[in-house]
Order: sequence, then C-alpha cells, then structure tokens
Amino acid sequence: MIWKELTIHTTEEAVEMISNFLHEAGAGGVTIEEHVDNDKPRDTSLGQWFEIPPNDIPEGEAKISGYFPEGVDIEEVITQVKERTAELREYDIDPGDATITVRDVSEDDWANNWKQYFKPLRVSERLTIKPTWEQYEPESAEERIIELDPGMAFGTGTHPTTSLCLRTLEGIIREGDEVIDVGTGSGILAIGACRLGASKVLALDLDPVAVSSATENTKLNGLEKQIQIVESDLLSVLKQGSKAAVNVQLPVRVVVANILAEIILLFIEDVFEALQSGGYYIASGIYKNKEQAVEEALVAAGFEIVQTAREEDWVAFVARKR
Ligand SMILES: C[S@@+](CC[C@H](N)C(=O)[O-])C[C@H]1O[C@@H](n2cnc3c(N)ncnc32)[C@H](O)[C@@H]1O
Repeated sequence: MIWKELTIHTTEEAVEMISNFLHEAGAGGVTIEEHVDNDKPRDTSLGQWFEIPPNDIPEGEAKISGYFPEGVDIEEVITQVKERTAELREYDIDPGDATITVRDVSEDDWANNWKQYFKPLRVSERLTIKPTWEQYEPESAEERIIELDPGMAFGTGTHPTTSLCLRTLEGIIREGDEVIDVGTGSGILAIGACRLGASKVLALDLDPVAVSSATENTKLNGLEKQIQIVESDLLSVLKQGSKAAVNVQLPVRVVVANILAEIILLFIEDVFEALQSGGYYIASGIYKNKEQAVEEALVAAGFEIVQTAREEDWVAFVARKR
C-alpha cells in the first residue's frame, strides 16, 4: 500500500504537540527523528547503548513524519497542521520554521524499518524494556522485563522523558502501591510501575490509539488484572459521578504524568487532590525552558520538590504532597 508521508521540520520542544496534531488529523502512524550525537559520552553502567544512525538534524531540532492512507485529503491536512502549529506560539512553544514536505512511500518503508533500531534496553537498575520481536534473557533475578510493542503510540522508553519517569518510579514505588498514570501512551509507565511492585494502576489517555496500544501491551505483560486503561482527558474520569468506575482507591500514593509542561500546568490541583498526603507526583515531559514555571506552580500548589532529574534538555520533578 502507498501512503502519503507528511514531514514537518520543527523543534524538539514542539515534538509532542505536533505529533498529536498529526494523529488527530488521521495519521496511521507518526515517526520522530531528533538530533543524534553519538560522540556524547554515555552512562553505560546499566548496559549497552544501541546507537542509532547519525542524521543531519541540528541540535534542538526535529523531523516529524505522519503517514496518511490513500483517500485522505492531504491538502486539508496540511492546512490544519499549519494552523495548529502556528497557534503553538501563543503557548510560548517555538515550532521553528515548521516547513512541510509531502512524498509517497510504500508501507514497508516506515512500518517496520524503525524496528531494527529498537533493541532491549536496560533503562534503570531493575527495568529492561524488551521489544516483543527480540529475544532477551534477564541477567539476574532482580531484573524486571517490560514487554513492549509500542505500535503507533508514544512510549518506547528511549525518549528521555520516558526513561526519566521509569528511573524515578524505581526510587518511589513500594510493594502494593496504587498508581495513576496520566497520558499512558503505550502503557510503558503503568507496566513499569507494576513490575516495580505496584498492585494497581489506573492508566489514562485522551487518544484512542494510545488506549488500544496500552491495552495490547498490558495483555502482552499479563497485567490485565492490575492495570485499568481508560480514555480520559487528564483526571476528568475521577470527577464526580465516575469515581466508582476506577480500579484504584483514592487518594493514591503515586501519580506519574509524562505530558508537556503546558499540560502539567493545567491540572496540578487535580493531582494534589488525587494524592495522599506524603504521596508523590512524578511530573515529566518538561522542556528545560519551562522548568522554573512548573517548579513554581508545584510549590504554590503545596508540593515539596524532592528530586529534579535531568536528561538531555528534559526535566522531571519528583514532588511530595506536604
Ligand atoms: C509524551 S506521551 C507519554 C507516553 C508514555 N506515558 C511515556 O512515558 O512514554 C504523552 C501522552 O499523553 C497523552 N495526552 C495528551 N494530552 C492528554 C490529555 N489531555 N489527557 C490525557 N492524555 C493526554 C498523549 O496522547 C500521549 O499518549
């Protein structure tokens, strides 16, 4: 089958928003290419890094491609994506020059090629992400495996915003914890939380593609009894009327959200309310230029920042409800 590949040249900062625009415009898949720096020293204490091939994308920039099936009005998609991208400046997100190109590609060119670069990855001391199509044996009894086929949803574990969450979760989760994962994507953090000892996770996402991907991955890991996946705009499922339908008992001890800073700022009070006192909020997806704004908002809402984790240009906060 031939697909239309729409590529937008933008900034790392705008990647998540523009990927969402492409999904919402009907893309059957979205790929993201960011600057690759293979000369940079890597922390190899947790195992081997699988290098991805160098590209010509300058630091701080990114190329996002959406794949549209035949029959989609690509001119209409371009107009929509251009308008929504231009609006990002109102939210203080710089999308760069945001030039768009379109070409025809065959399905094999994009649907499977990326798989060769997604290898088992020891992402923290105890967690390893294993693509379903790879063979891998844990090196010790302590090592826990997250089986994953990310499909079209965000969350392979290789993005700094995801690995920051998995690493910080490892320090926070205690046996039997109940957790809420906001913006679950492929379900990777919900699965990771269970592997670290959580007894129940409520995994929420606004995007039906993410909901079905998280459902598949939950099954792959045999965690259907522990993870409940619900289509929800942020924590709206917890609002009056639908509380009874969720698997976790409120307030919970841990909330994790790997969502953009702009979105994190919208629902800090709701997270505060959903947490026990002394409970933890892991907030990730924060580009470095929004670090201060998010920190101030967390503190103003009554959180104490107990850890600030950084990887590349991304920041994650571990905040404790006072
Ligand atoms: C950066 S991805 C994170 C995926 C995964 N949790 C991870 O850490 O790799 C952000 C996710 O948030 C979801 N999202 C964005 N806005 C949302 C909203 N208002 N309510 C719920 N989910 C949302 C997106 O659909 C996407 O799956």
